[in-house]
Amino acid sequence: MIWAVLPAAGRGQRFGGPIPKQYLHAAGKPLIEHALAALLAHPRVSGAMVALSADDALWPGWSELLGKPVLRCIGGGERADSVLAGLRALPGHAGDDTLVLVHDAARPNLRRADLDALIAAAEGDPAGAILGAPLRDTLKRAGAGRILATEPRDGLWRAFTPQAFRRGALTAALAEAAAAGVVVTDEASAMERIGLRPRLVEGREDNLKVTTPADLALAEYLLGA
Ligand SMILES: Nc1ccn([C@@H]2O[C@H](COP(=O)(O)OP(=O)(O)OP(=O)(O)O)[C@@H](O)[C@H]2O)c(=O)n1
Ligand SMILES: C[C@](O)(CO)[C@H](O)COP(=O)(O)O
Repeated sequence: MIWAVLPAAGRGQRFGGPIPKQYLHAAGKPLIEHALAALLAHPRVSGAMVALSADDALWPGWSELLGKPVLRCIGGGERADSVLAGLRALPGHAGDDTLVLVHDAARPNLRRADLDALIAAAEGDPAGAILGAPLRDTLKRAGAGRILATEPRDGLWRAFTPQAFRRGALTAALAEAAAAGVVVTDEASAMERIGLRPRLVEGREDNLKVTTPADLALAEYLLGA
């Protein structure tokens, strides 16, 4: 069994604007709908859990999308808290061995081929797997608007989502990080903390996270192309 968990309780502070960015439209739909649909369109995905902010006034109220259940819960102060809340709110029949795909509601351009590759990699590996791409630009360390150093980039990847792990293992790892007061910025970090080495699956670099207005313009182009 495979379920999706979408952290969607962010405020979009880096984006600015009057509404949380996950509700901004690109190619005629809110970003969150693109993200949800990309996951629920996969025949192996049974349903989705969306973690929303307590005062979310824009959630369209879907109980299903593409004929599959869309459940919701209240997220938390950090992205990791929202993911943990979503994992805990999944239905009881989605047991500890359920493969969970955690995907940012702000990433509207997930492609089917990438999702297929991620599922294939994660299903066969207890350490799980994430989508990402190797760094292809020279890295500079910045300070006061100037170059402080050039950092080695060999072996460095950008981490995307979805990130795919078994429900029980990921729930325990995120709970342990939270109990230790450690804020992890992605699910793989929580699994790394407990000694696991998730697989890296190279995915398309246009699986962008909409963080700033320039990203929305690019998403509009990509989704409309
Ligand atoms: N407490 C939080 C913070 C973020 N997210 C979600 O995690 C995803 C990626 O986070 P990010 O791009 O940082 O979104 P925001 O936190 O909204 O952006 P910002 O940091 O600019 O406020 C988004 O779908 C966001 O809604 C969440 O569910 N709960
Ligand atoms: C999970 C993530 O999208 C992987 O790159 C990223 O860590 C989210 O970071 P954010 O600062 O919460 O957007």
